[in-house]
Amino acid sequence: MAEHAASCEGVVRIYWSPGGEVHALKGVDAVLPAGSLTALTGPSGSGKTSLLKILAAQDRPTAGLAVVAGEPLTALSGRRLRALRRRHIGYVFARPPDNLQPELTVVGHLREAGRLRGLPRPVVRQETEELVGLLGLTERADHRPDQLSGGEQQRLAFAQAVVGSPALVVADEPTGELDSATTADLLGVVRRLAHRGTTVLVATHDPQAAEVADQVLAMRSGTIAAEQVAGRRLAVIDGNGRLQLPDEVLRRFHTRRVEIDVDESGVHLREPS
Ligand SMILES: Nc1ncnc2c1ncn2[C@@H]1O[C@H](COP(=O)(O)OP(=O)(O)OP(=O)(O)O)[C@@H](O)[C@H]1O
Repeated sequence: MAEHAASCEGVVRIYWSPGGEVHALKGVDAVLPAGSLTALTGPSGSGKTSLLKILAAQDRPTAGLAVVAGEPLTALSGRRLRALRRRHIGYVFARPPDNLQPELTVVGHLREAGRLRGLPRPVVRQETEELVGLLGLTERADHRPDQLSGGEQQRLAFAQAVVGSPALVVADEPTGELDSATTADLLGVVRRLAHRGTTVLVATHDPQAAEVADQVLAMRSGTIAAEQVAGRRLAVIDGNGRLQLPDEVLRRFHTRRVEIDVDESGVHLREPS
């Protein structure tokens, strides 16, 4: 398995609308290690969905490089992009009904997902059995979506997305419609699915998601401002040496100018005297 399931470098996305240009992504660098769960956080409008769509190969960046499963998405033709999406990318929407088909049972969804990915039947059968058990839905294997709770529906949506071990599953606010206990439950399942070998990227406003994630990427105004790994929050320096200071630090620099001192103990930022 590749060390990184997906990455992007200098990704820019500009939308052209009647009101003018919207610079939604302004040079995003990010790496998603294989088999990890990453939470993408940030205020509304900071660019989370724009980045998800690019990594899910549903949209192309205006500039920059995005790579999934070793393939540079930006260089692929429409046909190869669709093939990569079918085999290597899963997408989970915020609303449970958008992810599922009313006439299919739990098992039916997983089998259909395997068929769409082009997996051999015995593999699909084995994966279906394993995933139904992992989801805790053995008793509900023959139930249709309207016979499942919202949390069960989202668990099924993630399971369907990981059938065939695609390189990457992206989810946009998948816990948005769930209460706190159901959210915790779903996140536990998502983490188990990720550690089974599929890399998962979840855009979320939910602090619980950030708590269970292996890494957190915090967006601000179209860039990744900070990254949290193993409980440590690190500011991100972009390819041009730009660093976003946390808000509480930024407030101290009224003139937006800073003196930088370097000595043996480290690098110090001081307000100009
Ligand atoms: N198709 C579009 N045309 C024009 N502007 C767009 C388009 N899609 C998004 N934007 C703008 O791009 C910026 C980033 O939007 P995006 O949806 O990526 O943010 P977000 O962090 O996902 O927000 P939210 O948390 O509200 O979903 C916003 O200013 C948004 O209004």
